[in-house]
Amino acid sequence: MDNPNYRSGFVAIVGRPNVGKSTLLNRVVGQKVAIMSDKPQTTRNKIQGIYTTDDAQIVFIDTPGIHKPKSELGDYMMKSALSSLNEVDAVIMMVNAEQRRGAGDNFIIDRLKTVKKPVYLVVNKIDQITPDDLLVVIDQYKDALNWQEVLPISALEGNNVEELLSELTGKLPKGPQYYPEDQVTDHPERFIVSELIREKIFQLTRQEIPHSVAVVIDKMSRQNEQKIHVQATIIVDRPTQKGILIGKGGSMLKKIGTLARQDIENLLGDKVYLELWVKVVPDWQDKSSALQSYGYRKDDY
Ligand SMILES: Nc1nc2c(ncn2[C@@H]2O[C@H](COP(=O)(O)OP(=O)(O)OP(=O)(O)O)[C@@H](O)[C@H]2O)c(=O)[nH]1
Repeated sequence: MDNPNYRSGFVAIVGRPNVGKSTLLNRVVGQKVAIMSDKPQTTRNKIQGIYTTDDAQIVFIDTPGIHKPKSELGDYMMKSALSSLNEVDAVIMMVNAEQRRGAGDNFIIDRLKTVKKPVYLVVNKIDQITPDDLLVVIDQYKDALNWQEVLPISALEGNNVEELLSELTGKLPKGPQYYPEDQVTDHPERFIVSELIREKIFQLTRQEIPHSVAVVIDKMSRQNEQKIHVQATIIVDRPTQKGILIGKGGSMLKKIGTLARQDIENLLGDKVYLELWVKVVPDWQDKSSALQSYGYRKDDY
């Protein structure tokens, strides 16, 4: 690195499901790398977004929503979220300005008490509330932890996001540029592709399909000069869910495929032939071996 004052480091984002962690990550890196949806708990793996300037590089870790585990998958998500907090230079705890401080927030705050790194309270979705209401929200949190700083933002509209970035940059140690400047994530494209497909399933099926859906990319290879062939299997745990996903005469699967294909083409910068299959694996969430073969590797945390 030519610049001896270059700063770099890792920042974890934690918070209850649905507070807007993925939205912030996407805004910061300016490309769709983390799945966004208005249903809670859609982010299952650690996704890194990388923000690079001439003076600094911040590698963001988007953690799964921390919550009390209900199944083995929940337990995995929880451990994954907590373990990342010990390896970073700063932590952002994000809360939703529209919600009152609740048991879920307290659960996270309790865990943050042991973190030695600077912890920022970021109050998101301020575009939805009045300045007076914002003061009330901040009041609920201000003494809960020794915050490095309290920052109100709107991840969706961008308010105060620059300020947050410059504040974080100031806290990073001097260090190398870990990743090339045009790289925004270190996740394999396969993972992002499967997240994009899952996102469409949630958008289109709403309440009908619960979170017990996994998407496995079986194949991703160049079909010819013009096209990349992506073959993916959607795993559900009940035959009724399979029926809903396929839809009448295959209509639902077709809709999911069309929307996902457009996003995958944008990501890969090439035409895509997307082939989707649906498979029933009863109780896959509680089976360790199934979890591992679907990509939730225990040695990841
Ligand atoms: N009005 C408003 N909506 C927002 C803002 N940030 C996020 N949202 C919305 O809140 C919903 C949840 O956002 P996500 O970014 O998926 O939340 P998340 O915290 O990553 O959720 P999990 O993956 O479940 O942990 C989406 O519908 C977003 O569009 C904001 O600043 N203002």
